[in-house]
Parts: sequence; structure tokens; C-alpha cells
Amino acid sequence: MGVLNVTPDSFSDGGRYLDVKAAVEHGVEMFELGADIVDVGGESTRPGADRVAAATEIERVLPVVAELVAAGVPVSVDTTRAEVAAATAAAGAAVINDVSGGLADPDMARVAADTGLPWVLMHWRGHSKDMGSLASYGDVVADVRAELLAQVDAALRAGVREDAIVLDPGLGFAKTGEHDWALLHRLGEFVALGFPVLVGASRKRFLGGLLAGADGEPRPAAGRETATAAVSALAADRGAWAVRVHDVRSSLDAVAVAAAWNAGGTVG
Ligand SMILES: Nc1nc2ncc(COP(=O)(O)O)nc2c(=O)[nH]1
Repeated sequence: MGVLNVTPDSFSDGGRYLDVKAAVEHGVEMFELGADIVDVGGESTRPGADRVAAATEIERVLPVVAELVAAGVPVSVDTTRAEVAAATAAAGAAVINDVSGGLADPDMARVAADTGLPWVLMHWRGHSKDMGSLASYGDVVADVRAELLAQVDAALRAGVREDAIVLDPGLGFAKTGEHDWALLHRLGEFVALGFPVLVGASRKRFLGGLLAGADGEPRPAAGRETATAAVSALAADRGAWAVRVHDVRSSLDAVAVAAAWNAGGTVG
């Protein structure tokens, strides 16, 4: 899943694709590199980000979604708003990627049920402004798993088909770096639930912390591609359905290595 943030303030690529033409070109480029889906987002979810109005979000993503769909590129829409999901679904979006897992907008479940589109339910505890204070868990893996299953139950009660649900542990969302590593360490417990699992680690802060210099300064976002690709290989090895990444080529290469490693060659 290639990331296409049509926002001025996303943490690692904000402002680069605000122009529709540049955004569509980048989306087509990621698809041609091998991305299965291009994830179009119009509202930054980085910690502390201000919310944008629904009209602004739609204004940003709709033309990009429509042109990518017209170019034959499968698109997911990264939104917590039902009206944005409905508008982009009508324009041909193939997946609803909802970082709030249905918690931010009570109408999202109905849109997912009505459109029948695959719906990514990511673990979330609140909008970017409040996230820092929400990162308290007993056993983070058990807690995230339980909270995600509650979101699944709500989706099923709203008429969403079980085979339309994708789970995502929500790395970096109301989580510390320690929580992120615990969730990756026990990713198998999410895969074992039987739903496809999406992992979004690309360029995130917990990778910067791992790669911090001698001075303790976290590695900047641009320097986290190798670590992101390593996560992609390991996530693939552990059975993840997809990884959401900014740099498509390095993760496709990493996942190809994991597949070849597990296939063991032809000689046996
Ligand atoms: N399903 C899913 N969607 C997401 N959207 C945005 C971000 C934040 O990263 P960005 O600002 O680089 O897009 N992370 C996720 C994620 O981990 N999972």
C-alpha cells in the first residue's frame, strides 16, 4: 500500500503532493513500481495535527482519487469521515482506510456496510491532538487486540461483512516506541484472529528512536527507509496482508526477499 498524503503537514511528506497533478503522477508511479493499492489521505494524522474541515478533505482527495481510478490504479481512502469515504467510494475508491476504526464517525460503519468496500479498522484512541495522553496500557497487545475486536463487533452489528474487515494495530497512534515494538513482536496474535492485517510502520518515530545517534537524537524520517523495509520483510514473514509505506520499491524488494527466503529455492 503506497502512501499518498495530499496534505500540507503530514510528518514525512507534507506538502509534496498538494498539487493534483503531482499527486496523481506520484500515485501512478507507485502503482507502476508495483504497489497494489495507493492510499490517498487528505488530513494529516501526525501527533498534534490540527483537524481540517470535511470540505477541505474532500477538495483535496476527490480529484486525486478520481484521476487515479481513471488511470486504473486501485485506491484506498485514508479518512475517519463517513462523508469523505462515501464521496470517494462513489468516485471509485476500492478500500476505506479508517485510522479510527469507526470510532471517529458513527456513520462510517453504515457507509462501509452500504458500499461493501473492504474497511481497514486501525486501533485508535483519539484524534492527533489528544493522542499523547492516551498511551497507557496494561498489556498493550492484549489491550489493542481487545479494543480492535470491539471495533470489529460494532462493524459486524452495523452489517459490515466479516470478509470486508482488515485489522491494523495502529503503530504510533496513542503508543510509545515500546508499545510499537511489543505489537510487532506479537504481530502473530493479530494475524491469528483470521482477518487480514495491515502494518503501517513507514518512517515512524519508533524507528527513529531505534536508530538514534550517539547524541540521542532520533534518526530523521528521511533516514528510516531501510528500517521500514526491514519491518516490511518481517511483517510479510509473519503473515501480514499488507504494509503501508511511502517508499514502495524498497519494501517490495524486502518482501520479495522474505518470500524467496521462505520458498527455499527450487533445489531444495
Ligand atoms: N491503516 C493505517 N493508516 C495510516 N494512516 C496514516 C498513518 C500516519 O502516517 P503518515 O502520516 O505517514 O501517513 N499511519 C497509518 C497506519 O499506521 N495505518
